[in-house]
Amino acid sequence: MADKHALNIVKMKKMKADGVPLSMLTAYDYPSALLAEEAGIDLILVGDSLGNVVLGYDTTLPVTIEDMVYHTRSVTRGARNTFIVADMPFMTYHGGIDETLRSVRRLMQEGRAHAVKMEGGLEICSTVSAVVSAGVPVLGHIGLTPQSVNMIGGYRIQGKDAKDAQRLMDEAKALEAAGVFGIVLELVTEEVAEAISKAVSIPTIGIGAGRYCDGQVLVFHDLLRYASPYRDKRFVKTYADVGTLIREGISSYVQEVKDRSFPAESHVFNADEHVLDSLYGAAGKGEG
Ligand SMILES: Nc1nc(=O)c2c([nH]1)NC[C@@H]1CN(c3ccc(C(=O)N[C@@H](CCC(=O)O)C(=O)O)cc3)CN21
Ligand SMILES: CC(C)C(=O)C(=O)O
Ligand SMILES: [Mg+2]
Repeated sequence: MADKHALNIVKMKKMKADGVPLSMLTAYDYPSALLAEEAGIDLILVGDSLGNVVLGYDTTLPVTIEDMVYHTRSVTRGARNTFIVADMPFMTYHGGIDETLRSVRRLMQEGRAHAVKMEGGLEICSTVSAVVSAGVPVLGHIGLTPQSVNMIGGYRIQGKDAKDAQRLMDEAKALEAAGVFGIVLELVTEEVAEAISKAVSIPTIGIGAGRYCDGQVLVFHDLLRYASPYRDKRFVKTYADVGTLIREGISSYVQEVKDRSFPAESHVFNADEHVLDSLYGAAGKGEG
């Protein structure tokens, strides 16, 4: 990121103004980050969705700051020239500004992220301002906010009726005023996401939020069908079927071990010619 060609929040705003879409993908470890960077992704999100796709939880609520620091550090080692955003996990930015800043410090200094993301609207605006004042870029996240799934009552589309649409618009404008550098719109109707994208000067990054956001974000395991519980959701597109490749590869390995076709002669290492004499005695190979 010291690289002068790397993306930063000033360039992101310029890209929006120029109509250049931002591509964002989640990554959770060294190999996924390395491959995402090699593929040319603009931004990496170390999402707390790692709770679902890496740790096997049903929701993102059990994910801890320790989990996020550990995974963020492995991602930043894998993608050294990509702008990396780390999710603030559940309940780490609601206990007052001291506790919030401690969590932010860990993601930035131990995880080496370049920015953090927080779910929420008006209720987090003062927190956003305090973190931005500390010199840390904040990405907002409204619409479906999975950390509030127990308040929302499920993973439901947001912004269907006029009242909900206005609430989302108010939240987006308040977050922009609070200083976020961009806003993730998750599972928001296309019409509302388009109106919000036009109303703010910072980039919107959509997931299940239609075609008119300033950027798009997807979960690594979803778009690659990599054992993802969400792979068949409407907002996901399969770009490669890594899950099938891995399963078939492992299954062939199991079969070849069982029928002794692996390892083959080409995979083995042979000793010097006379080593058998000492192992089996002067009588030679095969006896005893
Ligand atoms: N692997 C993964 N991908 C994600 O996109 C993701 C996570 N995990 N974990 C955190 C949240 C949870 N997300 C979800 C979870 C469920 C739906 C879902 O069931 N959507 C319905 C639409 C519901 C409606 O019509 O209101 C769908 O069919 O797409 C969507 C997003 C998105 N996030
Ligand atoms: C789905 C994206 C926006 C996210 O917050 C995550 O991956 O945790
Ligand atoms: Mg998240």
